Amino acid sequence: MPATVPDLPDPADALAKAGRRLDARGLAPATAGNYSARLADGTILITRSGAHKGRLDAAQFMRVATDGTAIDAGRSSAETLLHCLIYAVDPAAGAVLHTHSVAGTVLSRALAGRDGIELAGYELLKIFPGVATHEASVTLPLVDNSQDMPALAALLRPILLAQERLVPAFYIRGHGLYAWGPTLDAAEAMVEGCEFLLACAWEEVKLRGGADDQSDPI
Ligand SMILES: CSCCC(=O)C(=O)COP(=O)(O)O
Ligand SMILES: [Zn+2]
Repeated sequence: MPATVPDLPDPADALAKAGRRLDARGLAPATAGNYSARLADGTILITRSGAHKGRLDAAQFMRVATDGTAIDAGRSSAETLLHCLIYAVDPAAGAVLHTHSVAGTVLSRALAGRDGIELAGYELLKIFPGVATHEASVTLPLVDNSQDMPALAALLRPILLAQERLVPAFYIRGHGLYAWGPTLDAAEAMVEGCEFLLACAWEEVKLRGGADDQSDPI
């Protein structure tokens, strides 16, 4: 059995339960999404590729090293290197969740050519570290999708490191959200909050008649 993180007596079980909750919220269609936790020995417990994230059990997790190399037999998530990147750039990250929502996917495609999703004026902005008021603006980094994970990770690394205060979430256009936190509960709260904000932003874009007309933050 893998080593355990202090807040997760059984990390696979806790991640599987989170998967069921995310699936119930429509954030894990088909086999979309992947989840991981940093274990006490520094290795990463992550979902295997192709598993349905609403029906996970312990057999659908495996350990990888910090560079994504498999420790256990089998094929880890196709997006393992993005999890490795997050743990590398944020030493406080304890769990990473990746979701696919309709609103986020469509919004990110509507924002063609933009490198961020700016969210402003929402009470829920207070989910982000250091934000204490709705009178704030937080930009989620937004990058184009790619099937080349080393290239995608290399693209994201300097973007994440350049942030004055690290925003624990980013978006891959037409693909999905990555969000993380020091604990699994915190990561789940971040993913829920971001998906809520993305859904609000998409509704506002629709009300205004389309992203191309927007000069204001969404
Ligand atoms: C059918 S979803 C397409 C792949 C994807 O984006 C995803 O999140 C799941 O990939 P994994 O290899 O982690 O199952
Ligand atoms: Zn994905």
